[in-house]
Amino acid sequence: MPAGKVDYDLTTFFPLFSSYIYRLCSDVVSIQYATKSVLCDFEADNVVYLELRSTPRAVPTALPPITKTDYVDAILATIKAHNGGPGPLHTTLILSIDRRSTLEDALDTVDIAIARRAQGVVGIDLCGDPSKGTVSDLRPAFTKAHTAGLGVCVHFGEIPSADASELEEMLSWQPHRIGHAIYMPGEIKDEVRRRALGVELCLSCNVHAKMLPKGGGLEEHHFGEWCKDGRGAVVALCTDDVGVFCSPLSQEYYLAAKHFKLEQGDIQRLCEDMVGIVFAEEAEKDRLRDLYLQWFHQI
Ligand SMILES: CNc1ncnc2c1ncn2[C@@H]1O[C@H](COP(=O)(O)O)[C@@H](O)[C@H]1O
Repeated sequence: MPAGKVDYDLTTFFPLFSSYIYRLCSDVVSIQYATKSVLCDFEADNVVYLELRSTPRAVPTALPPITKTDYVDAILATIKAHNGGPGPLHTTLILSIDRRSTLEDALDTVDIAIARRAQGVVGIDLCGDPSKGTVSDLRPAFTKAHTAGLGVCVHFGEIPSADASELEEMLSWQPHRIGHAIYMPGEIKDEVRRRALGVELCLSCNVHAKMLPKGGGLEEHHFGEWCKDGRGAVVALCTDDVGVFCSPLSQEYYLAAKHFKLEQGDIQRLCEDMVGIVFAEEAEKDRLRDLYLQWFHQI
């Protein structure tokens, strides 16, 4: 995306996927090309742990036709090849369910996730246009994912809402992490703290897509509120869509440090605390803790 074109709002952002990106990534070669390019970009940015998300999509018009499982396998094969390479980046995959999905489609995605755990699927996510869909229809899919031991995360509180019923519904799925978390009434915030949930925050995305109250800028971002909250919730600084918002993870850290006056110790704590909420085995968490120790000792 050209750097001057990142001024979306939520009405222009979501059609980008359905109108353009999905049409471009419509065969195995292009899915693998896009995946590899994303992995190389994260690696070049010195990222060492990545949970990539994608919405499994059948492409019946492809030659040969692609099933949802083919789509997932194409990404997993690319991840496997990259994980086997010399670099320190370790990647796993979260399968997203679009809010407009039918329950049948959502359950199918959960079944694929369960069947591909050994190949690197670690979780299930709820994504998509927050003004669309009735999330309660999808509850059995998320309950099934949770029961199967998959990580569960949900895009949460992206737009203002007249009441908290949708947020309460999603919290009843017992998610491990919530994403964006912009519009939350006080009692929902307290529950997020009480459960010590992971809160995935995306600075550039929320500012460029004008998602903050009154189209607020970085200074108004709720990262400031959560990062030093210290009442249980664990913040993870994330990128949302690097290609769309033109901001790699290193830039998000830079922006956080600059606008919220983080000292080196704050950044170290941010990284180390985040290890507690990633969907990874203990050995991987130990690797990350060791890497952070090495890095922060060098500085
Ligand atoms: C404001 N941020 C966001 N909020 C909600 N959903 C988002 C999103 N950013 C992206 N997506 C959702 O993630 C999918 C990306 O394409 P794939 O999964 O590879 O297919 C899209 O479905 C998009 O709706």
